[in-house]
Amino acid sequence: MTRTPVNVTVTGAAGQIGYALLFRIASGHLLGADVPVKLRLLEIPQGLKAAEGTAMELDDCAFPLLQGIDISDDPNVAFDGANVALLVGARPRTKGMERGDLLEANGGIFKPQGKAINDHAADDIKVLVVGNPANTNALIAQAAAPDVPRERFTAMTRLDHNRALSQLSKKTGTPVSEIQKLTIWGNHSATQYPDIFHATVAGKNAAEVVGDQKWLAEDFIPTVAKRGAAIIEARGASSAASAANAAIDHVHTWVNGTAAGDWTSMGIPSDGSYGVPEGLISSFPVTTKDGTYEIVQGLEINDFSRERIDASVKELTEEREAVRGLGLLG
Ligand SMILES: NC(=O)C1=CN([C@@H]2O[C@H](COP(=O)(O)OP(=O)(O)OC[C@H]3O[C@@H](n4cnc5c(N)ncnc54)[C@H](O)[C@@H]3O)[C@@H](O)[C@H]2O)C=CC1
Ligand SMILES: O=C([O-])CC(=O)C(=O)O
Repeated sequence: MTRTPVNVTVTGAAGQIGYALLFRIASGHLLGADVPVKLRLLEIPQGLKAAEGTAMELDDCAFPLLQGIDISDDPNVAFDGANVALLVGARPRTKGMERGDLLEANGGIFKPQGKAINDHAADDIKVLVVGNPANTNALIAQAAAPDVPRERFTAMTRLDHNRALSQLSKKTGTPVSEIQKLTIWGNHSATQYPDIFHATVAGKNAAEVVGDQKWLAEDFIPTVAKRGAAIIEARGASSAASAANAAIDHVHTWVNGTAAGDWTSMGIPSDGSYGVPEGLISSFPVTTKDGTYEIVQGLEINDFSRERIDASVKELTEEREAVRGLGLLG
């Protein structure tokens, strides 16, 4: 193992997603079984002791690929030399908090983190924002990092993608491994649009295999879009292991590429494709290769899909206006 270790910074390292994520990064699932990693954990001061406990457990796993763990409450330290940054720590919505308050509180986190990434991360930095509202938090961090190519800031909709795969698999009785070309469009929120019109199930068009528009509109789409709330209701806590798994999938696919004939969903800065206003961080169908991604072009969007994509993009536009109004974009 002669490769230089990859520096992976994880924020919110002492939280529940952090706990599910760090062991998988250290065991090689994020970047590959032959890629050594150094972990940089960022927490707020109150979270440092718990992060130290997690670091002790990481030590106790004796992972051959793990070449060091640093813990800090200073973003300038935690992002120093970072090649991959997973921004998980965020301010959760609490009782009585308005959406504007939530956006402002998260601005206080993602703006300084974006600046620290701008000033200290490695030139090849790749950023995944998991902390909600993920798309708009990614936009805030990106705006604070003008020297970093803007396409390096992405938001996680892979959990939605995986949820959609699983629901479609159950409905059609087909293994997830035989389902391809599913798309999540828009925001990681209840307005997201999981699209099966271009998906294939064992090589056949998924919408035709399902043949049930009512199931699509009244069951599949709301089940996927509201799955986060359903997990909170059932578990008494929000998705953690599945969110960590999706973060691993997102970065692994970004770095290692999509399979031939398939694509994935990522929240990425829009180039104006499919009528999504330029610059919004919105989920698209993307292929990846050699650490870069491209939006899948030329898909026909029917009226059913158009209406739903537009509704989610409208919400993203409103979130962008709200954070712009708070002075978080410049
Ligand atoms: N995009 C997606 O699909 C999903 C996103 N999420 C979001 O991920 C976020 C994290 O979820 P959990 O781990 O369950 O939350 P958690 O509350 O268990 O952990 C969050 C951690 O972040 C830390 N933190 C807060 N501010 C920080 C800062 N400025 N710098 C560094 N660390 C900071 C906290 O001390 C805490 O340890 C939430 O915003 C949640 O809504 C969760 C599931 C899926
Ligand atoms: O709603 C939340 O806080 C968790 C979340 O994003 C999800 O499970 O999709």
